[in-house]
Parts: sequence; C-alpha cells; structure tokens
Amino acid sequence: MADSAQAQKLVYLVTGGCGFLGEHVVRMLLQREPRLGELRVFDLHLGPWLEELKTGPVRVTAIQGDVTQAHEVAAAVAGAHVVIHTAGLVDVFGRASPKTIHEVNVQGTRNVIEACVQTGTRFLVYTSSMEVVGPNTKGHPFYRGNEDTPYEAVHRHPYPCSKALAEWLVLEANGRKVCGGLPLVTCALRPTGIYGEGHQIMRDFYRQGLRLGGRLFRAIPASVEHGRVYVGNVAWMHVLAARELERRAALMGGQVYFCYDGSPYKSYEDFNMEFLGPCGLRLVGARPLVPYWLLVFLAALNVLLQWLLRPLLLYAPLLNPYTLAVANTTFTVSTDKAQRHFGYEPLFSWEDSRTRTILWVQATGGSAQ
Ligand SMILES: NC(=O)c1ccc[n+]([C@@H]2O[C@H](COP(=O)([O-])OP(=O)(O)OC[C@H]3O[C@@H](n4cnc5c(N)ncnc54)[C@H](O)[C@@H]3O)[C@@H](O)[C@H]2O)c1
Ligand SMILES: C[C@@H](CO)CCC[C@@H](C)[C@H]1CC[C@H]2[C@@H]3[C@H](O)C=C4C[C@@H](O)CC[C@]4(C)[C@H]3CC[C@]12C
Repeated sequence: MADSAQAQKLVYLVTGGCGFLGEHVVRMLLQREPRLGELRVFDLHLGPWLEELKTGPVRVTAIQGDVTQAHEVAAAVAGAHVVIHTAGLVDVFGRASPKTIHEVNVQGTRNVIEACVQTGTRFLVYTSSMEVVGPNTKGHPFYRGNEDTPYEAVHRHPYPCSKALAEWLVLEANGRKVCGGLPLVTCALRPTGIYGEGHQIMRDFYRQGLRLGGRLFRAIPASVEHGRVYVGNVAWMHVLAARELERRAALMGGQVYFCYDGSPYKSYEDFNMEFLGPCGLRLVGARPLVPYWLLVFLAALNVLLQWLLRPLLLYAPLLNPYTLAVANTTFTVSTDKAQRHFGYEPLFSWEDSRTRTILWVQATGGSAQ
C-alpha cells in the first residue's frame, strides 16, 4: 500500500471466503472498499454465488484451495496487499478429528503467515474467536469484559485450543520482515457467537422448533448471558481493520480486538427467540425444564454414543459437555477498543441486524438452501 498512490488499486485475499462469515466479508469488501482492485476468494468449497460477483467492476478471482497445502496458499497470496484469513474448521460437535482441526486451524494459519513472509504481503487480519479467552473449563463467568479483563483461559477442547494457538502465531508474526524487507503487520479479531444471514445453527433450531409443533424448550437459565454479534458488523470490522492496518500499524500491529455491536445481552436461547419468535416459535418455560444434572448426563451420554457409533455413522448432536458448558457460562464483552484504535462503529443497528436475520430465517428456514 504505497503512500504515493491514493488511487492505487489493492489486491485482497479472503481465505474461507465462501463460509458464513467469509461471504459477508467478500460482499462487504465489494461494497465498502473503494481501493479494491482485485478480490481473491480462496476456499476449499467455492459457492455458486461467486459467479454473479464476477460481472462487477472489481476483478473477482475464485480460487479453490486448501489452507493446509502451503504451495496452494503461497500461490494465492502472491501479489496480494492484504490477507483476511477467516478459513477455519469450526467444529465443537466432534465431527472432525482433533488432528484435522489442528491441521486446518493451526497449520493452515502458519501457511498463511509463511506465504505472506515469502511473497511480501504486509497486512494480515486473522479471524480469531472469543473462545481463545473462554468460557474456560471451570465455568468462570466473563461478564461484559474487555480485551484487558483478567481471565483464566484454560482450553482442552481441540477447537478453542487450535484458535488460541493460531491467534498466538498471528500476533507473534507481527513485525517479521517480509520479502522486500518491510515488516508484517497483523491483528486478530475475536467474534463472540456470530448470528445473521447464513447462520446454520439458527436455522437448525428453527427447523427443530417447527418439528416440535412451534415450540422450543428452555434448557439454560435466562440469567446466563451469551455474547452475540451480527455477521454484517463482524464483516465490517474486518474490512475496516484491514483498511487501517497500514496507517495505524504502530497502534494496531499485534493487537487483539473483540468484535462487538449493539446486540443485547441475553441467554443463548432468549437471544435466538428474538428471531425465531417472529418466525412463529415459542420458548416454553420461564426456567429450564430439565434439571442441569440431567443435561450433564445427556451430554455425557452423547459423547459415549458418538464413540460407540463412530464405526457405523457420525453421531454429532448439538449437546455435548463442551457446548453445554459454553451455553451455560456467562461470556459477554463490553469494549470500545476497536473504536479507539481504528474508528470502528457498527454499520448495522440492532434493529437492522434483527430484521435482516428474521427475513433470512423466514426465507430459508423451511427450505433446503
Ligand atoms: N460462527 C461463529 O460464531 C464464529 C465465532 C467466532 C469466530 N469464528 C471464526 O470465524 C471463521 C469463519 O467461521 P464461520 O462461522 O464462517 O465458519 P464456516 O464453516 O461457515 O466458514 C469457514 C470456511 O472455511 C473454509 N475452509 C475450511 N477448511 C478449509 C481449508 N482446509 N482450506 C480452505 N478453506 C477451508 C470452509 O469451506 C468455509 O467456507 C472461523 O475461523 C471461525 O473460527 C466463528
Ligand atoms: C444446550 C442447548 C440447549 O438449547 C444449547 C446448545 C447450544 C450450543 C450448540 C451453542 C451455544 C453457544 C454456541 C457457540 C458460541 O456461540 C460461540 C462459538 C464460537 C465460535 O468460534 C464457534 C462457534 C461457537 C463455539 C458456538 C457453537 C454452538 C454453541 C456451543
């Protein structure tokens, strides 16, 4: 990003650009990044919707590739000014092995960093996760904390372990000399639970509610707050961070930022009802309908069943000891660090975010899309 050229057109690479968040980042860049000259979308599985983007003024290059393959990553990164690395294996249900999660999330990130160093790409924004911090295995609440709030981060599950390690690699790489001798500038964004158009778990809950005659049953106390953030705002924060990394390298380099917006603090289930309610579902029970010990038992039973059935089929229900602990432990953020460091303000109000999500659930909830 040479200072000579205000008008210089930039090449961006988005890894995982066809995922839930990645697609929003891609669309946001096309709408809101005036200096965009070429957009490379790198993913293991390319979405058909990319075709429609190729007719616009910005060159959109779809690259089918695997972040675990260093040569594929290097080829995609070569010549890019900025990399937004969202690709990851998001699995807290035991679908993939710990080894695969590590390969994609940790080795994949290492490959992205090395590709930047080798090819001379200077700006890297990494999509981390709140789970790098917590909830921890002890169930300690993180109540409206910020990036400096002390918290005992203890990870055992492969997914948060991999995100924590990958984030550390990204932050550690800040300042490394890339090909050409200039320093690499990196930062990591930590979304809480993302919701919005394309959120598969939300749609699964909707379908489950329809199957149960329009009802969902409360399992988690309403007092447990779970942090949520709208996907459009997470995408916007990525675009803004990527844009500002050069100008504010000294301030932003090596920093972490929670992703936040005006979404209300609620329990996981009550928050989902903000969308599923207007779609005709009802959450039954002011208090959990099953005792907590029974949920713990069912979660453990699911682990056993998963293990027993593995030779025959993949049994990966939503409820397991890890997801129960995450849903049942308060974890919310309250911070303005991104605003102070790079001028982030949510692009979508809570009302907009809610309406957009409801429309999406209504449009696709019953279909196979
Ligand atoms: N969904 C959330 O609530 C949430 C919250 C915090 C952080 N995150 C992080 O955001 C990022 C995106 O998550 P998402 O929810 O959009 O998940 P997603 O599964 O919808 O998207 C991930 C994308 O990465 C791609 N991918 C996976 N393995 C790959 C590989 N080996 N090579 C290339 N591409 C690969 C997938 O094909 C997919 O398109 C992840 O890094 C995740 O850890 C997600
Ligand atoms: C006990 C059930 C009763 O209804 C509810 C189980 C819900 C869980 C499946 C989800 C509760 C919290 C979710 C996680 C959270 O929002 C943040 C995440 C971080 C991100 O990096 C990946 C996804 C996730 C782990 C997300 C996954 C689903 C939950 C555990």
